Amino acid sequence: MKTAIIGATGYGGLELIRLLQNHPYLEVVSLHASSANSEPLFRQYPHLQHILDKNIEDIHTEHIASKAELVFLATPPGVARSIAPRLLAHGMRVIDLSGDFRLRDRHTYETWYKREGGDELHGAVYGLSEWQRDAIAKAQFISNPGCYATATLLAAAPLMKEGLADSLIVDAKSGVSGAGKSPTTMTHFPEIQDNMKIYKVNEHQHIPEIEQMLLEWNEEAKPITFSTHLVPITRGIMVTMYAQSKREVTAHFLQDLYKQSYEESSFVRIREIGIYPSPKEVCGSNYCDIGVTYDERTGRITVVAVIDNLMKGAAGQAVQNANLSLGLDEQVGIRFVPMYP
Ligand SMILES: NC(=O)C1=CN([C@@H]2O[C@H](COP(=O)(O)OP(=O)(O)OC[C@H]3O[C@@H](n4cnc5c(N)ncnc54)[C@H](OP(=O)(O)O)[C@@H]3O)[C@@H](O)[C@H]2O)C=CC1
Ligand SMILES: CC(=O)N[C@@H](CCC(=O)OP(=O)(O)O)C(=O)O
Repeated sequence: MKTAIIGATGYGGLELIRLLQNHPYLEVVSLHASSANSEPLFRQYPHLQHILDKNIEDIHTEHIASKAELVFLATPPGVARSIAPRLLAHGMRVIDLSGDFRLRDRHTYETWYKREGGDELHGAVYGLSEWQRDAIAKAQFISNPGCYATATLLAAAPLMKEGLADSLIVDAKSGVSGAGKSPTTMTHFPEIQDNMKIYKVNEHQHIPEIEQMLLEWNEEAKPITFSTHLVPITRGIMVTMYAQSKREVTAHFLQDLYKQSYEESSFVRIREIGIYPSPKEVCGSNYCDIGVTYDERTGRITVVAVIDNLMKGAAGQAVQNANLSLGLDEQVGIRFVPMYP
């Protein structure tokens, strides 16, 4: 299927380019970003030399729709709100990696994103692949979850669905590529190397999309405590989640629950008891690895989930969703073994 990428010069867009080189059914026909450039993209990104000789074109939705049937939007917040409806009107299949269409409620969107919202979501399906397969299979428009939200929700789902917990405390950490390609004071090398920073405390824009999904799974779900930290790695997210268990359980019970919950999910791997995942173990892959245990002393459950923010947290899950919406095996083109070490 002929495919266009908008936002192709960003970290998410470049990862999509990498994945689609391997994809047997999705063919990249055009690349777009905020400024067109007649030079091939590999001049700016030499890692693409001998791989792709396309240049960056302007964003003319009619032109894009005349060449491609599927489009990935990997653009900063607010951009997809104006572009996606036009692409959808041309009958295109659209997958948006930004937060523009994840929230159902306009007021919630305006509160957390500090931007004016539209009246509706244009039928966007929230693309948490493992838990939304049927809806994604029927969707023309998919809103890819945020990177932190993906790891948090995959870690939380079995507990919430089983009614084992209704209140979560989430400590989340991200590598610097999660902030996109433009350097800031926060991400500048001398600021973050040998350092860690907590940010957006109680204000992170992924909080409402996580709570929206938790409430769908368990109507007793309470607001979450969610703290995000920037850490000096390039790729990777690690979420450590704590929940007071509603009843006494064991680590074995929890491990069985998680294994059963994800037995049909090739991209979610549950660690053996006492073994916890680290971001390097999923780097470059679409896996979400999870470790879970129970503290008999406190009655608390600890869940650890790791993903590569640019893969399962962005481009990888977007391709997984494209596969599901096209009726393909969800693993097509994205079955990479993690890079290690
Ligand atoms: N990085 C990550 O780990 C994740 C990112 N996301 C989301 O995906 C989206 C892309 O993120 P990321 O790749 O990191 O961002 P980057 O900042 O690295 O890249 C942004 C891309 O969008 C283009 N762009 C900027 N402004 C406009 C505009 N007004 N109209 C059209 N294109 C524009 C840029 O083009 P140009 O170079 O010409 O300015 C660039 O290609 C964001 O919404 C982000 O929140 C989601 C999950 C994880
Ligand atoms: C390290 C870092 O800065 N990460 C970004 C998350 C990127 C993302 O997924 O944001 P969207 O919701 O816009 O898609 C952040 O915390 O805002």
